[in-house]
Amino acid sequence: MTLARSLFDKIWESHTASILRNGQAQLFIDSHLIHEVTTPQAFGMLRDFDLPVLMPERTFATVDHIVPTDTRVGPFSDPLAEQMIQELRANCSSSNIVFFDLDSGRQGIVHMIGPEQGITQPGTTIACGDSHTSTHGAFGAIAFGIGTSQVRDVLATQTLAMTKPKLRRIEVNGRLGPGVYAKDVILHIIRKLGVKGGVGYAYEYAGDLFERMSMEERMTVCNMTIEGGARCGYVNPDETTFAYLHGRPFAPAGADWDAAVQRWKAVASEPGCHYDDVVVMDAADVPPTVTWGINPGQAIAVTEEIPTIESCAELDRASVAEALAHMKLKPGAPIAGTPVNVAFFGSCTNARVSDFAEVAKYLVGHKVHPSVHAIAVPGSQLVKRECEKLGIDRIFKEAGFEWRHPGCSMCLGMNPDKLVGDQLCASTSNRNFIGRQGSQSGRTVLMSPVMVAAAAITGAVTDAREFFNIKNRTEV
Ligand SMILES: CC(C)[C@H](C(=O)O)[C@@H](O)C(=O)O
Ligand code: SF4
Repeated sequence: MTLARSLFDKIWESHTASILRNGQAQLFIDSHLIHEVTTPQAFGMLRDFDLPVLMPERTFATVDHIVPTDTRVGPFSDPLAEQMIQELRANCSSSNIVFFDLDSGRQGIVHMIGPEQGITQPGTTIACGDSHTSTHGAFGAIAFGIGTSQVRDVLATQTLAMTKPKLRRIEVNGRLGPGVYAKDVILHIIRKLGVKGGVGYAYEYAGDLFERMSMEERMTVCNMTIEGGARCGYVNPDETTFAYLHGRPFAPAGADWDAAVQRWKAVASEPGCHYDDVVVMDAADVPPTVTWGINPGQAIAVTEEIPTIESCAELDRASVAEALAHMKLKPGAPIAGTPVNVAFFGSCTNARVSDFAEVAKYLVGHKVHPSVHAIAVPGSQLVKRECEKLGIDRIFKEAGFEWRHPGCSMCLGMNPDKLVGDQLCASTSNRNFIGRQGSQSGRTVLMSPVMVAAAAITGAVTDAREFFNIKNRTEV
């Protein structure tokens, strides 16, 4: 009898090239995604050692963090940004690396282009010098963020020295309520398990909730795995996964497709396999969730009150006090009604066509509040084009959103899209750290796209279910 095995064990074992003397595995990396921020020094180190990129055909580049979203005409006004894109262009061209440059029609945030191009595939290992590489786990891959020296290692050897984490199954069953989305699910999980709860673990998201989810929803969940402390998290591949990948540029085609699907089916976790830990939750318990603090675990239901210092565990009080002071929020007051200055719709968490389409349904006939600056930033050029084909851009523009070019934008202040002073931003992104959106005193409240739309229109944190009268849940 063979022992039931998890997807994680199967991929880990099939990709272990050797066991190093320190006990770490030397893991083969199937696909290496790169962007302008974490690669210049890595390429520099390769040049110092006179080493080539070992497998350029497994390396894929895009430019996302530093690109302005209001214009595509270079050179960029920020000389550092201009230098970074030029350097990436030069490195890709001298190493024969596919680069989804601004004029490719396929540029976008790195975690958007992997799936869109069919580079992200089940059963593979994927690395990228970016923490939200966990996104790609939605396809049943082991995908994790790495640092610049590891980017160098992958460029030079296509392998990485890694310590095997433990495996936790997070099982969520049942149906979400109306107006509750994948973003709420992952914010709820992080709230319950803590931002450090996943340290040392890989997560398997299982249960009928994830099985019913679209690939876009699974990506939203896996994207924020890292915010809960786990470097990677995955959903077992199934028909939804295969249907998404079929016909994509880098996905297998013809007879190779059928063989690939057979392989992908066989990689899923088998019933009865070993988990080091199991957490079970009920989808019906997930509320529309918003953050009130300065890490993604400091979250509450939109119907709840901002915590008081006394109501928190002794151990958490210092960080709660710091969060309350930074956020300038009144302990004990309802979070709903908190004034919002900026609405940011974008990032690798929630800037896919399905996100824009879902919000467009509710935006029609509404106007952004006069005191709110609202921007909508598609995650990729493909998303932008598709939204424009469907007329979604018009709905956003008519409502008063600025419709921008793709990039990381206001998720992270590395480009001209930044908060000013202590502006409070209702954001579809994944991090609410101090200074994250480009202003040290800026304040970020994370929430789902539909909740951001409600905040943009009312000028305050608002329960979207009531505001838009959401009675039924549509699977996104
Ligand atoms: C700039 C980059 C290295 C960084 C990351 O690692 O995630 C960024 O994408 C982020 O979201 O904070
Ligand atoms: S959109 Fe935000 S989280 Fe995603 S890669 Fe860019 S900066 Fe990082």
